[in-house]
Amino acid sequence: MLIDGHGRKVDYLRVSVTERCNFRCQYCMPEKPFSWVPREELLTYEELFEFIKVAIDKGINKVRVTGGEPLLREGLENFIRMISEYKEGLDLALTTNGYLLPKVAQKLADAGLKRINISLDSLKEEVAAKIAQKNVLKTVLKGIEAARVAGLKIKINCVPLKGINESEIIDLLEFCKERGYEIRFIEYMENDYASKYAKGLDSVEIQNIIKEKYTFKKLERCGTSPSQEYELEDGYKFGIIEPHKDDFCSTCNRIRLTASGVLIPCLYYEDAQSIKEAIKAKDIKKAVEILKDVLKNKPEKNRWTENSEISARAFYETGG
Ligand SMILES: Nc1nc2c(ncn2[C@@H]2O[C@H](COP(=O)(O)OP(=O)(O)OP(=O)(O)O)[C@@H](O)[C@H]2O)c(=O)[nH]1
Ligand SMILES: C[S@@+](CC[C@H](N)C(=O)[O-])C[C@H]1O[C@@H](n2cnc3c(N)ncnc32)[C@H](O)[C@@H]1O
Ligand code: SF4
Ligand code: SF4
Repeated sequence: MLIDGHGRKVDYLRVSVTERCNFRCQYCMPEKPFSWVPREELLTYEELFEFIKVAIDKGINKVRVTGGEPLLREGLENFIRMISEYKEGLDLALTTNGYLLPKVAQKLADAGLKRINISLDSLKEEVAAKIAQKNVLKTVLKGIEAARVAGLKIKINCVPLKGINESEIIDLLEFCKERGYEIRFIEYMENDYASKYAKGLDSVEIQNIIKEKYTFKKLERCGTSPSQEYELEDGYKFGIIEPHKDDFCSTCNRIRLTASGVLIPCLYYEDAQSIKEAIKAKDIKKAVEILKDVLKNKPEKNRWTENSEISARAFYETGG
């Protein structure tokens, strides 16, 4: 079992397989970075898998593959298959912008993927294009449909932005409700890489918009997710992720690994340690030592409320 320095059980590993992306979302990567990490500096799928195997052996039972845009990395379905075949019953999921799903959703399901979280910020072509800085909506909708047909369990992630997609919160909720997908609205997290014009809606503002049409109740927090669940009168559940709070940190169960082998103990902090050299040298024992050290020093909670610092690490690097 993996236990961190605050006695929390860590059983969720988020693995970012690339920082590259085919979208330029205003809240994440509005401009192409000056340079990408060169391919030869990334861990290969086999190397990432060496670490994932030992992490699973030590108690990880949920693995999420993310990015950048994970589907841009060639052969992702093979990586998914390696992980899914390693342990039956593993909660294996993917977070994606959905653009490449029409081609690969079935392959991913065949490889053993069960769940998929897809970002969808607007149902209007011009608004989606304004946020992603590319004409994406039709293809993303086809991608969501392909995931449904392939039998993947779907959640939708949406970042409401002032003056951009805030008027669509109800439409997006209803789009998901009609199809049986859970939607989670995510409070925009300020960061050094986002457009300086991006301004998010907070949880209360999001709830007030939904209240204009629906009555809902807040559910007891259960489990380890940062998402606060709400239930409409007809039983449909939606979530709001309020990263500026820290009440979910006391049950934090997660650790992040980037494509270049950096183990990140908390989304909020800069501190991290690299396992790249250990993995490249096939020194798994050393990688596990580093993992244990990272866990020992995992922060108790974020400090958004205390000092409202903005994140200096790009979301496309950490994988969200
Ligand atoms: N503050 C904070 N936010 C998080 C954390 N994990 C996820 N989030 C936020 O939730 C967003 C969506 O996460 P997803 O990639 O869909 O994964 P998830 O919420 O763990 O998904 P499920 O396994 O379906 O619960 C991320 O982009 C972050 O904004 C966390 O540890 N801390
Ligand atoms: C970094 S993306 C990576 C996976 C994939 N490209 C996607 O967009 O789903 C993971 C999640 O982070 C969220 N995200 C990115 N930047 C964010 C920000 N500044 N504030 C809140 N959420 C953010 C996205 O909405 C997405 O749901
Ligand atoms: S949120 Fe996802 S799709 Fe948008 S720029 Fe970031 S990594 Fe790309
Ligand atoms: S902010 Fe840090 S401590 Fe809190 S849930 Fe996220 S990763 Fe865990």
